Amino acid sequence: ILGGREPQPHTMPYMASLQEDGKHICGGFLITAEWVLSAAHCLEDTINGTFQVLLGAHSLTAHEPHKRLYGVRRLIPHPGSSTETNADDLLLIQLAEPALLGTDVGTLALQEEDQEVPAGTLCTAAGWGFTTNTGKRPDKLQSVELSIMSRATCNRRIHHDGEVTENMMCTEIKKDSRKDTCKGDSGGPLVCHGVAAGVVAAGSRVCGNWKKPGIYTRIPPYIEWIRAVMASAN
Ligand SMILES: NCc1cccc(NC(=O)c2cccc3[nH]c(C(N)=O)cc23)c1
Repeated sequence: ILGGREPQPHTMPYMASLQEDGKHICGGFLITAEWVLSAAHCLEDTINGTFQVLLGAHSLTAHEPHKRLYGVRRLIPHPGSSTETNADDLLLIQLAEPALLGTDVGTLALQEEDQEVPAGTLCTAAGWGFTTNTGKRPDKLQSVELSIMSRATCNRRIHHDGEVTENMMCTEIKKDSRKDTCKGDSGGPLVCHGVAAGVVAAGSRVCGNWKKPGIYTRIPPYIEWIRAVMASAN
């Protein structure tokens, strides 16, 4: 998260840290007691190590009463996801056991109605991703308020030049603020009006560059897929 701040600890009890061999690789968020939603691109640079999901955390390293690492039973990337594009960049993670829900661990509701979040709407993203373009990693969760950019503007040649489909949405980067998501924030939620409207995509790889607005996978178009996967697996 670039240009953000440290939120009050445990005020985002749905936030998850997807870890491989004990190292934070991506964000994610709890949607039911045993399912976490994240981004398929998060599996790209992995070495088939041991995956775990950290819940109830504010600091990645400090002891916190309700912080707990969960094993992963299944990793289910969306069948349409690929390394080549941002399409269908979603990953469902089934925990080895249902998470213990409490004050520091809770679920986040998904946006169900398939309607665009209006341009200019202020939404919130959070994560343990880079806080600088040079790759500074925070220990404590960061959050940032981002303004929605219309798809038409986001698809202009100077920005993402027609790459943003109706299954994606964008947040603007005001020239001086540099507020943006970055590497390690992928998979985290874009929360608008208290529900998850989008999932952070790696998008253009660069961070904090006003020419490359952040790209997010919209959730409404995928509600059926999410429900089907959760209903089938056991
Ligand atoms: N806001 C858009 C956004 C949102 C989430 C993730 C990213 N980017 C990356 O996942 C990424 C991937 C590989 C090398 C990288 N180097 C850097 C960098 N800034 O040095 C980022 C990356 C960008």
